[in-house]
Amino acid sequence: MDALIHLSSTTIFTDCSSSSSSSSTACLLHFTTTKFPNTISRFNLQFGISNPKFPKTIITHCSSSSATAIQVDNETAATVIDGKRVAKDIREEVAVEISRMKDEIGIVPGLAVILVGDRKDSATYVRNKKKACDTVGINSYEVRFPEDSSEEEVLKHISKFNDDPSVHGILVQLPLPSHMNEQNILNAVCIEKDVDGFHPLNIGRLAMRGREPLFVPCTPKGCIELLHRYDIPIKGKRAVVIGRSNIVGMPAALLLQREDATVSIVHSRTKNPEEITRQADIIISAVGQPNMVRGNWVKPGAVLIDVGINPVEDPESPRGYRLVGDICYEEASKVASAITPVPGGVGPMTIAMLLSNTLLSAKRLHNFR
Ligand SMILES: Nc1nc(=O)c2c([nH]1)NC[C@@H]1CN(c3ccc(C(=O)N[C@@H](CCC(=O)O)C(=O)O)cc3)C=[N+]21
Repeated sequence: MDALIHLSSTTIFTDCSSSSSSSSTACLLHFTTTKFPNTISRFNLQFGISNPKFPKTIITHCSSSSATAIQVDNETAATVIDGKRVAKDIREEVAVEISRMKDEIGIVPGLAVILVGDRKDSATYVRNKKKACDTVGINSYEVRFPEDSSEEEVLKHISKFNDDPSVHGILVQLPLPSHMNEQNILNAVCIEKDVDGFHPLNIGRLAMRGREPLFVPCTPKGCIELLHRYDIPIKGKRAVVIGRSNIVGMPAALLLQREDATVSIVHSRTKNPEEITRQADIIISAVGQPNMVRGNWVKPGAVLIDVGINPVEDPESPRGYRLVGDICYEEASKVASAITPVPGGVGPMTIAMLLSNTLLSAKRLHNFR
């Protein structure tokens, strides 16, 4: 039996125990019905909470008052935003452009990567970036410095790459050893080659209306690109960014604002962060806290972009650990309309955007359209 139901508001209570794999969510619905005002005992109901693309929620039990606690089985999980696939598409697009440029003007883009110290994760990221460059036809130049090298040595190399016309992008892998001044080093990269978009002049332009940065930081740019490629509207939406780092949170908030979202930033000193995230149509989380964002932090139908890549111990995994996001996927994917997985979400997009920025730089230098 179908009934026409008007929902005036919805409050969701999720079971938040981290080990729980329960598939139901308790829900307080305030509703009126046109056909069966007082007598509904059991019915199926389909409604789109905030995104009509992802409508199906089945209510399997309810009692007969107009504001009633009922059981909702969310049979439709959120759309999985497949960053790995989108990143592959982008790499293919970049590769096509690179071969066209090579054919027409004989120029091949070049990316220089500077790695200081021997952090294992940094070495892995740099290796992955080099591999990605190879697949699209970007020349990559890698320089490694020992942990105890001086700031001057690194600065000298940056200056060499600044002057080298075959290098179109310079990336200094972060974090740097603590004895180095990150600010001095990032300022030394000339803005025309700042493919990470970390130079204060690029960030400053990003923050100003009517100005254009030469490059947008790769991770936040990748987040927005995912929203675009999944046709998720941003204009006029409420967006909440969790985290205010220079490399992700802050530029992500600026980008969302440039896309006409109304943006709030939640950070470590925010009181009751979940009250703010619950208002969001779009959440971008970049804090590095495994499973911090629980199902009950999320408004039904919200879109979730998870930047966190957190290793957690897992004896069953061959590496001894597995990667999880900032968002508790298990819980949140039952409430959201779309969500990025970890791994396979934002991570691969970061690298794809780096390749795209390097191509952009070479095109700009050689006035190639
Ligand atoms: N100057 C600078 N620029 C950066 O862009 C930069 C940096 N420093 N320092 C470190 C962070 C981190 N980062 C990642 C890139 C790709 C993945 C990635 O592809 N991750 C895979 C998982 C890889 C795995 O399984 O280990 C995924 O999420 O699917 C992750 C993290 C770039 N960073």
